[in-house]
Amino acid sequence: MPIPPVVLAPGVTSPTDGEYPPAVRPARGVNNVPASTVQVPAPTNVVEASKRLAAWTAVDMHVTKDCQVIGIGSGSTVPYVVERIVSQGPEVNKDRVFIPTGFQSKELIVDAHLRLGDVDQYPHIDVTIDGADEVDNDLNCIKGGGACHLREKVLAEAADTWIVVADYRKNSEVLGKTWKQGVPVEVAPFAYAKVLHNLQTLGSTGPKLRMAKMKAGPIVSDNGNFVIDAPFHEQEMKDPLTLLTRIKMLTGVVEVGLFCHMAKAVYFGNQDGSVTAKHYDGKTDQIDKPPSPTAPPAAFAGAYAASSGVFTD
Ligand SMILES: O=C(CO)[C@H](O)[C@H](O)COP(=O)(O)O
Repeated sequence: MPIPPVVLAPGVTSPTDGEYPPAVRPARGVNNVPASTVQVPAPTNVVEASKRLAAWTAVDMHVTKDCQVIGIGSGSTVPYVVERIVSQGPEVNKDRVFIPTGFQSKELIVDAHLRLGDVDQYPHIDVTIDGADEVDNDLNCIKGGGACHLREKVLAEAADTWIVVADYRKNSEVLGKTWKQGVPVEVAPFAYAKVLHNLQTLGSTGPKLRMAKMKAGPIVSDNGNFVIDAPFHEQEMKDPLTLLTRIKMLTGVVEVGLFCHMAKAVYFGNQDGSVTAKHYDGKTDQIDKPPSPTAPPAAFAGAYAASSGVFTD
């Protein structure tokens, strides 16, 4: 059967003519695209407000002028990260490249008219900022609530600096205290039943294949894999690196949502409007005057001075 000719809108030429129509959603710096407006709804509750405080503070501290390749994580806290980066202004953003950890963050980057790249072009990232489902006192994290943990870990490892942003509910002493559904384990689809069985052998208490909400059957990750949620007793969760190693050795496992000894700092937004910053060296900062949600900087002005709450060059 012959393929029917493509019907083109008036004035649009076919790619076969050697001329391509302009990109539908071009990046900044391409075709003089005007500055984007990132449409992140203003927080309407304390949890959302604390996510934004954490995200804004982390951006102000770590996304400095010299950061050119920036990894963008997944989840509901990350849109505030992109919002704050955009507020640094078009001049500083026009030459930057942003690497997503999945479909959601790719859309965030494109919608913000930031330049999209991939980790195969940029295996060396200056800074990646991501969310987490729970963080313990040693900055070990459970991640993968959004089933993005394979790409998230690749972008965390590729980054000179990996920073986590979260609301106060994620700040925990031991993993598994608040995140009860288990450790997310991405598996090759054909191996899921065997991995479920093996996770039980490792001591998991009722591992479950994660099912989709609006689709019959399991959720499928951005990589075409399934995800198992595997709860473990507190004893195992107290040593997440050993648990990670044991789960990762199971054939059929693609990646485990335990991120151990990777974060340089974790920023928690608190209910009282402060931010707690926990650092890899065990230090903790209490930032009582984080960036004002009502007064974002008009343009990028350098590092955030935690003590005074002002931006300096
Ligand atoms: O790991 C993730 C996705 O795989 C997210 O970063 C994690 O689920 C945190 O999300 P949120 O910011 O919505 O709490």
